[in-house]
Amino acid sequence: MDRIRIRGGKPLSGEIRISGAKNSALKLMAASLLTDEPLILRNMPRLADTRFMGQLLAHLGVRVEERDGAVLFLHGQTLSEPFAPYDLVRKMRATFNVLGPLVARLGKAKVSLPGGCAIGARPVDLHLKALEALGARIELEEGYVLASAPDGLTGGQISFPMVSVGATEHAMLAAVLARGETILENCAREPEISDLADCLNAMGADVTGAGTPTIAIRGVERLSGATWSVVPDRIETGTYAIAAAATGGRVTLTNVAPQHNRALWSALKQAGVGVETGEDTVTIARNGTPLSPVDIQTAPWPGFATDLQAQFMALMTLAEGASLIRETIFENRFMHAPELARLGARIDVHGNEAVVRGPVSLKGAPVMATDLRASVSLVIAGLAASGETLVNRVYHLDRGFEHLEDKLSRCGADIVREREQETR
Ligand SMILES: CC(=O)N[C@H]1[C@@H](OP(=O)(O)OP(=O)(O)OC[C@H]2O[C@@H](n3ccc(=O)[nH]c3=O)[C@H](O)[C@@H]2O)O[C@H](CO)[C@@H](O)[C@@H]1O
Ligand SMILES: C=C(OP(=O)(O)O)C(=O)O
Repeated sequence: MDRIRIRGGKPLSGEIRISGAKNSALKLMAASLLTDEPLILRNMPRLADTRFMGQLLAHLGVRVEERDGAVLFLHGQTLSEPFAPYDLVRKMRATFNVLGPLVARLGKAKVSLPGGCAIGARPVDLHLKALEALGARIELEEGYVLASAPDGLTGGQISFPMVSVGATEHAMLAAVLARGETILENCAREPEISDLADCLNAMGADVTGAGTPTIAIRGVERLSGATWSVVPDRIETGTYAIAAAATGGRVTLTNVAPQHNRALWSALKQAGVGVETGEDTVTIARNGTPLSPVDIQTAPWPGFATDLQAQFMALMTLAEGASLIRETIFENRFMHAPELARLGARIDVHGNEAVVRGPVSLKGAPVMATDLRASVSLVIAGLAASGETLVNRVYHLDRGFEHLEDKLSRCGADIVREREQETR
């Protein structure tokens, strides 16, 4: 198993190109199931999750080809048996989103219940209610969801009782091929939702209102292929921005959509970090200025992203005073707190609140990655710490950060990946 060795205390300086968004790419990949023509995705991140989703799609009969220049070619000309086995679904969340497109195109599907980061219970009841509202019959059997709609899906009215990114996307992915109109209310408004809607429209769908709480979808008989460029990854953007703030220095992030991270920019500015946004760049600068504590509360977009909460907590360990971090999306998303404590952080967790008392002089230590964003918060802390930090269980990081060590070392970080046999 790989691990990452960081010798910290070096300011970051230089340029980092941001990849396409994992969380968008995965749902766009699922959209390839909706058409018998090729879907060509540009600005595709090469990640463990996208490879894994590719394996699932290939199992379902889609031709999947990685091409030069961050291009992924997907062609579901004829699909195989619509069965997504446990082993191909359990590792991540987004794999579950193949259920809706399969039922929409083939009238039936059997898909294992999903996995994903262990950050809460993460039920899929809203996904299933949405599919039922579109006329699918749903049964649960031995860890699998069996969905059927032999005469096709029909448009429906769905009002989500809580905002869910995955359920909003799932309903969209199914309703585009349903007969008649679907109205989705209380939808998630994340940039990935708009990216998916725009791609579906490029394939001939009729989706309006994405990015607002109400989405209207007029079903069409068939969708065509399309070429689509994945939206920049706002979580990767935010992660490197926080890393630059934590180590000090000056880093320009390119290929970004700065408007997708407004809540973070505002929190960083409050902390005393320089944030300069351009059309598709953002420059983060901190040269010796102390950090001020900032309270944050995670919320659906446009609020502070839960996927940046762990990274921001790492930064706040360096701030001069106490900051309060409230997690409102997932009930078990503070697993990084005890790991950050190994580096000297002082964090008290009570329920969904964490009080971070800074400033501390972080000192390197061996730590264990527990989930994707928690892992990268340990990398950030390691970069800011004096001495050596060893991050174990790097496979979590590989799910969501493309070329992490390369991107950071080009900016002056001392960070290397070690294979287990090299460390014996
Ligand atoms: C692959 C992907 O895109 N993952 C992202 C997606 O996850 P995901 O789509 O799983 O997150 P949701 O927005 O659905 O989850 C929000 C909340 O709703 C709850 N819920 C969700 C569905 C459901 O059927 N029932 C239910 O109760 C969840 O447990 C959670 O408490 O959005 C999250 C919130 O921005 C991000 O942290 C994840 O990185
Ligand atoms: C929680 C995440 O992923 P998943 O939903 O696949 O677990 C994430 O991207 O931070």
